[in-house]
Amino acid sequence: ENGSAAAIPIDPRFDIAYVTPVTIGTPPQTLYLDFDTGSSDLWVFSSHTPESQVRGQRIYSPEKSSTAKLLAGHTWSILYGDGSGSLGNVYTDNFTVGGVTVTSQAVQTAQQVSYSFTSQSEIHGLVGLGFSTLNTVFPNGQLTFFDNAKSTLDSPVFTADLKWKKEGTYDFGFIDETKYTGEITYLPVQTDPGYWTFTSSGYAVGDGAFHPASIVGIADTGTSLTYLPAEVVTSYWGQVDGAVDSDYYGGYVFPCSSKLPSFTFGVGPANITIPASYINYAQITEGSPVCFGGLQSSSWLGVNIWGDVALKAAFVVFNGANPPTIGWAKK
Ligand SMILES: CN(C)c1ccc(C(=O)NN)cc1
Repeated sequence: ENGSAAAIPIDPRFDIAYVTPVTIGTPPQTLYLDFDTGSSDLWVFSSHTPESQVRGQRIYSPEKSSTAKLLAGHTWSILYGDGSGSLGNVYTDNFTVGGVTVTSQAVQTAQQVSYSFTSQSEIHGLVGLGFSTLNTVFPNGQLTFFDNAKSTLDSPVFTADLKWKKEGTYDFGFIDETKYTGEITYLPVQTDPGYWTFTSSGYAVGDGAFHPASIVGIADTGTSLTYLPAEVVTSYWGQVDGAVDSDYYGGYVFPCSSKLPSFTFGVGPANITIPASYINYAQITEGSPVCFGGLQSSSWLGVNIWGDVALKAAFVVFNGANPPTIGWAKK
């Protein structure tokens, strides 16, 4: 059975993250989760999360679900690239998103969450859509929702149609031709260690010349911004009056009144252009004349990340066939 679900920005001012409604258990408990191609744990705020760490999030209570089963002796603990993290134990239960149901999905209940999760009341947990090899459950790693659902889908794919300051969609099992223009360009995916890793064929700043390059990076719906090699972001921000790489603010900032160029990245023989408006990410604080860039250096990360700032400029196909591939189309 195929499915489709909304990807809703959690903040109307800037696209920090997107959440998608899911139901867990019997009777169904509805939570809004962050679908994250950059990780592979499905975890939720729960009745096991200390009250001091819950601030408005909806929680999953396995003790109120007649279909919940404790996965005895199993625990999990995850650390994300931004230093946030969570840990806890594991149940299996019915899990439905957009009409696609997996019975006996591993649902990881949080017994600890870091402050950046506590502080974001609109995110009630994550649904990892990376490869199951990255799942942190010990002693036996668990399958992602997509890996569990794959065999029931018409096609082993899901697509991301994220939008700038608007609601987009995740589709499961089919490719909606009305959501993109032109052709989809498919690229090989390196599945080791478990991210959707692909190689971009280069970049251009604004209307400037295209620079052929091999930029290896991950497609990560769970990361807000896009992090690329220093030489790429230096050439981009070099075109913006007053832009500086600020230690104080932790990245490239610029005068909000500056005119930004677009940014184009190569996908095989094709390319995707990120409009300047997407790169004018947010004011440092409400009303500030200083703005934070949506394109930042990956130098300190050790990996290039094509996050939401890039993904929302395209229609992206995550093809879970063997071998997996990733498809990019304009829209
Ligand atoms: C604190 N929150 C909501 C996070 C959500 C997702 C991630 C992440 O690295 N996903 N790939 C980090 C942090």
